[in-house]
Amino acid sequence: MTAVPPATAPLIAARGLHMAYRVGRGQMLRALDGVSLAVQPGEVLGLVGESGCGKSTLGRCLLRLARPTAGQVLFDGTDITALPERALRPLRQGMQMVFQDSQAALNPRRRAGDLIAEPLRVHRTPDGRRRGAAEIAARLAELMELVGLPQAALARYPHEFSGGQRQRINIARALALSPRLVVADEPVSALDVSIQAQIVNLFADLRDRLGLTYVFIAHDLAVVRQISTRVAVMYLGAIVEIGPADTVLHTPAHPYTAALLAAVPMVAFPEASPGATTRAGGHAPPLRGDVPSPVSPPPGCRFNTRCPIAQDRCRTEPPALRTVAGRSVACHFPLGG
Ligand SMILES: Nc1ncnc2c1ncn2[C@@H]1O[C@H](COP(=O)(O)OP(=O)(O)OP(=O)(O)O)[C@@H](O)[C@H]1O
Repeated sequence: MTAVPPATAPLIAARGLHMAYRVGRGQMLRALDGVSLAVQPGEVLGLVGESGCGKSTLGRCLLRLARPTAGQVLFDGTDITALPERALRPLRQGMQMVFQDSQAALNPRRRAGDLIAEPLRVHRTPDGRRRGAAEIAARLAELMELVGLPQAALARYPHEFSGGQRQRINIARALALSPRLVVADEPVSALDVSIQAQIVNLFADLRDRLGLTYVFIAHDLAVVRQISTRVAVMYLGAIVEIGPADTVLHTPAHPYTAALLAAVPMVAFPEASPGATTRAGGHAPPLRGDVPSPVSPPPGCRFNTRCPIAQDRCRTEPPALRTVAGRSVACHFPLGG
């Protein structure tokens, strides 16, 4: 999926987001260190990076499930950063999250129908009414059709479903109140590979049918390639590269993006390179070493300790995000630049 909708006002935007956790002995862990981005209606922003780089924290801050230490989050133009819960409540219906662990997200003692109906019972309609039983039943039927499950599934308990079916139940529940924005946090990582593609296709289909906007978090670049219109690459709490999915994934400018891609054979992206097994990272060497601690990130460019082309300047001067060949990249020496 590559079509990028025309520029309009962003549905969700982050401005200079910081999230610091106190981790004992006066030390602060900087999970987000100045993240800015904007997602237009209808876009699918894929968020990638190694474990611990801040993807989930960013997703939670965007939906105000966590309150950032500094910076702003705007949902459809409204600053929701410090909005009291009461004022946030009606807006919450417009933004939902789908989590990785479909089992943990569902109460095992309740039937699928009850689980999906819960938000419909808890929240009033936009015009302030409580929904009646018939209205809820009609909506449940609609939701089952949308996520591709038979109506009979409404009477079953979570353990009676496969992992993929359970994720469909989670998606139905997230869609119950007709959100405009869905943050999906590793929604297919726990599923068998054969099922992953079906669920990613379902996300794509729902985006087309309902005009949804996604922030799609995944460490698997093949999954991100399949669904994203744009891609943001995170490293140690910051975005190091962001731009159109094709541009970032086929001609990466940041050595970190190239290294991530070098680990993924292009055969995983058949439409990009039919029959080939070359790698989009070109000849980038694989990543060495671990991600440094976000409690004491390296000075200069935060990737310099693992970067194969780092120079003296990279060890002292943090690179700002700047536009290079159709994307933004935070690197003093971008590839192909
Ligand atoms: N409540 C918390 N208290 C302290 N540190 C936290 C907390 N939540 C997250 N962190 C730390 O913040 C950093 C970013 O975590 P986050 O879960 O956002 O990363 P991630 O990229 O989503 O990783 P993963 O794919 O493993 O979930 C990590 O170093 C993590 O240990």
